[in-house]
Amino acid sequence: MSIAKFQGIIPAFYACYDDKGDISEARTYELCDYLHGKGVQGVYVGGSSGECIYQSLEERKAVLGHVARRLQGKMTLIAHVGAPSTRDSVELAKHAADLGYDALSAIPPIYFKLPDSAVYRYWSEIIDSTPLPFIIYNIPQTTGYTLTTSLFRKLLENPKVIGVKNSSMPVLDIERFKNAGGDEVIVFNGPDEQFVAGRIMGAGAGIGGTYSAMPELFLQADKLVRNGRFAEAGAIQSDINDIIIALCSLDGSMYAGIKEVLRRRGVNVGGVRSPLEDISGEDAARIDAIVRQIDEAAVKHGA
Ligand SMILES: CC(=O)N[C@@H]([C@@H](O)[C@H](O)[C@H](O)CO)[C@@H](O)CC(=O)C(=O)O
Repeated sequence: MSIAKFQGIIPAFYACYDDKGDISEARTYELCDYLHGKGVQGVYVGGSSGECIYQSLEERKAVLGHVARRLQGKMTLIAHVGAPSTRDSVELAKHAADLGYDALSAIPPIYFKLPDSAVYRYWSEIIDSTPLPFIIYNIPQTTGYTLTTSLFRKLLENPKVIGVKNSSMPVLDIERFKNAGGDEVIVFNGPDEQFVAGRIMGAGAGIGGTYSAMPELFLQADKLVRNGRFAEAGAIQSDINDIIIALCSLDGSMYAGIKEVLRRRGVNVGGVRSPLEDISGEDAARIDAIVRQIDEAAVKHGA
């Protein structure tokens, strides 16, 4: 299995709702077209940024279908199929395979604290349910489960496992997973705040929740890393971090803030689903400033 098609900038796709808060096919297409126009290499559909844990199985299937219909053949499509039960995850996995996705991915099982043996079985049953390549999703800060390098090695014995999307904060984890996997395995940088560091330490690509707000900056940082221009890439990262910190300082959730940034760019993907909080009246001026920050950084870095 070649990992070439998984390299580059892969935004975590946002949940797109209509004004009543239902999944919107038209708005999903809008976001697809916007990201395609920006030249990103792929999308990661139905993950944290996709608000997967607040959607029913049928809604998640619908989103996977809308994105596949709009973007198939235009970029790499990765379906996040993690759900509380193995049964639901397998159902989503089969659906994504039928739709022609390029790869599957899943968080570990959430809520109950399970032993490694159960987590291994959960991931293995998803992997065995389709012929698609599989990307493990390690995000301990939200799932409470930390992938160890020994379980990673064991999962890699299955040739369908092509890598890990690592969202834990230490860049060391990226280096350790890459060290364990070698050339055939791809590690995806998860924390956008350290994209450049992650790429330098072994990540072959990035999957991120803030990429949609500023795809130009991440595409430019990625290009600079590929060309060995690390100081310039680091300078972009610094401006990206100012923007992410501003997004995380809103009254509303970061996701609501990014959706508002997108709306200012002419892409209306609706709001966020409760219990995520929408932006407040005071956030409006802060978002104006964030949009300016993004535009200025793009000019400054020739992005
Ligand atoms: C906890 C979390 O949401 N992490 C994000 C980051 O992209 C994150 O939004 C960013 O680094 C800002 O903190 C991603 O790793 C998750 C992600 O890409 C997804 O599945 O949507």
